[in-house]
Amino acid sequence: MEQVLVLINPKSGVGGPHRYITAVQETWDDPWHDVYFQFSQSAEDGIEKVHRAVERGVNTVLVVGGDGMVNTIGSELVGTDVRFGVLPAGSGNGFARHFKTPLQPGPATKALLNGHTEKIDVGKVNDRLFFVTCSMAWDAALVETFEKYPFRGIVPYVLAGAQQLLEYRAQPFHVEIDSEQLELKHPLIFTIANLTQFGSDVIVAPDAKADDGNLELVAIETKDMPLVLAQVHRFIEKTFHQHHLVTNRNFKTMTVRRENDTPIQIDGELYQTEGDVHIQVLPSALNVIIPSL
Ligand SMILES: Nc1ncnc2c1ncn2[C@@H]1O[C@H](COP(=O)(O)OP(=O)(O)OP(=O)(O)O)[C@@H](O)[C@H]1O
Repeated sequence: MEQVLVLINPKSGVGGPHRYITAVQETWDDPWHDVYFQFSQSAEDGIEKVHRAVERGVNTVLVVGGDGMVNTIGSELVGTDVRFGVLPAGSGNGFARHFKTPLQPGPATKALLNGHTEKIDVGKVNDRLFFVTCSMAWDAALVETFEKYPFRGIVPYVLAGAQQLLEYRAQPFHVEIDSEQLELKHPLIFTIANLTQFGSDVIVAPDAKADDGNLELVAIETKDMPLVLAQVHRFIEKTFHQHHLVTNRNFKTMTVRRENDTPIQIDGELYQTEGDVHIQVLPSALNVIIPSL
């Protein structure tokens, strides 16, 4: 009998958690699965609950939440054989969208039930893990503005980006990427992608693969703000990485040296870091249920 914990972030999801509970009951509650539900009241509470579940021998953890939840709970499961599935209930859902998980609770639970398990890579930035993206320039600064908007989605994301573009002061990055040195005098975008998108189908690295043992750098260095604004549509069209000013690299390890320790975006949340930033890939580190329609 497969032991399945469904861990729900009560802050996520339009219309509350009941739609997800009903959907799981209608699909996963069968003779092969022993399903139980818990609420994750905070990141700490969720981590504690998953830790205890792993100690009790849980086989599968399904989270109901967005990329913040993926990050906190996924981090606890890295290095275990526990299967990790995501029922998208966030606003951006970059992780779930990468794997083409349906966004409605019913189809999403069915797609996970029919899915198969694969080990995927995970990124590490200093002592934190990331699963989707991590950013360090204007693409990080805009998150602070975005978080002040009372509503979520692509519109406030673009508005926050435009507002931050006027205020953002770039600083030089000295980058060691595998055995190569890069000097970026005026980086505006500096994103490391494990998966393809930031969320909301804003695609930064369309060629990023979850299981290739690499991370992908997508960076643009320019002082020409209007040029960047005029290219924003390319994130939706999946062609941003092809622009001639964009630097793309697949890599395994990277060190970034900066003068100012500005906050870093990790799976949609901002974190303060100090000193040099070390990034590396942890290949095949998380056992994920890949949905099947
Ligand atoms: N394990 C957790 N349990 C409860 N709350 C969490 C957990 N992890 C993160 N949070 C917090 O819950 C809030 C909502 O996060 P969540 O990732 O579920 O949705 P979201 O931010 O809308 O998603 P997305 O990042 O996909 O847009 C955030 O403030 C986040 O810090």
